[in-house]
Amino acid sequence: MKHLEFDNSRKFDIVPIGRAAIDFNPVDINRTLAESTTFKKYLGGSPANIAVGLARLGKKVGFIGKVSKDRFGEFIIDYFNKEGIDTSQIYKAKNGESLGLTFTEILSPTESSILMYRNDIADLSLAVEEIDEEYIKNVKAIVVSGTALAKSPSREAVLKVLEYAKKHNTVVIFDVDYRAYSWLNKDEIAIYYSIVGKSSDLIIGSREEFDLMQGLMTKESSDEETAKRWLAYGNKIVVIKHGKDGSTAYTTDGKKYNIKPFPVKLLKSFGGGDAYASAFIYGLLEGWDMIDCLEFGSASAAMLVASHSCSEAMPTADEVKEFIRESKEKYGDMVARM
Ligand SMILES: Nc1ncnc2c1ncn2[C@@H]1O[C@H](COP(=O)(O)OP(=O)(O)OP(=O)(O)O)[C@@H](O)[C@H]1O
Ligand SMILES: O=C(O)C[C@@H](O)[C@H](O)C(=O)CO
Repeated sequence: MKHLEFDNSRKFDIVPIGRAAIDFNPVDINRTLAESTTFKKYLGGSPANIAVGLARLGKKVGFIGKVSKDRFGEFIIDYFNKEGIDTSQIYKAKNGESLGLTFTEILSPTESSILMYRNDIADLSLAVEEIDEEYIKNVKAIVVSGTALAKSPSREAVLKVLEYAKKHNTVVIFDVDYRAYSWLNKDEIAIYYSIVGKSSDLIIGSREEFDLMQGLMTKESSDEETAKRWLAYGNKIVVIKHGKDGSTAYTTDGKKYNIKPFPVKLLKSFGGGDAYASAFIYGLLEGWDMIDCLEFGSASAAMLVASHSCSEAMPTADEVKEFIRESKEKYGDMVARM
């Protein structure tokens, strides 16, 4: 059953909007960030990682965002160009704003943290006049990344994209994407997240992110109550992620679909979410059944938490399929299914 309808006549399959950043992941792992001395540079930023993920899966991908006017900004644009991602809607910062830098700490396979340098940041200076209606009209789906709502003018630019998407029946995917660093207070998080969540067609978020989004509506709610709330606002699918405990998709026909993580040799505990989102969205664009979309997302996520990067390691569709085949051969056909 198809839960989302896409206009397959459009030029682009998917266009994330939000930050592109650079990850510096330690090469000398299993020690604190202070002790690490050698780092590997990767493209980063959740929406940018998702763009890379979907491009690697063979989809036609664009990106709306703003980068620094320096070598780091050039790195992002060059990387996207190499991946075949359209960069026509990526703008250069005008007032010396910086590209986001993320320094990660891999204390152990299960203990990781990320330190984000985001002062005077380029991506949050994306302006309303930089949003092109014709571009949104030619996209099957946009991915709104929650952090892009953290500050003006990016906040208003995203809401303008949302208006154009609704006007032109462009599917709205809301990847809630909470990064505490960028927000002033929890009320603003709840206000702006819920504006988008009430207009989207699909919401993907962790339990914590949904709690933040509905913070002004209720003190707490179960996954079922959360899904019912956001489906009632018009979403066709609500996906609630629970890290190593897996994730669940809820759909308007009252059904729920659970998926477990694939067994994998963990290298780091971050980076799974962007691979999950890109592979799950790929399955939806392919018109797959819900459980197959979830399995594909879960498999890609497992591949990324077993990898050093959150972007460079994004797999092709054949690589994900091979990973699933090998996992089923080793652990049985129900390896990730409940
Ligand atoms: N230890 C693990 N082993 C296998 N798969 C995992 C593990 N941890 C996470 N995953 C996979 O990654 C998916 C997303 O992870 P999580 O729920 O932590 O999202 P997230 O917080 O958005 O991730 P990120 O760290 O990228 O921000 C999970 O649903 C699961 O499929
Ligand atoms: O989303 C961020 O800005 C951090 C990313 O750069 C990093 O790749 C990560 O943690 C992805 O989940």
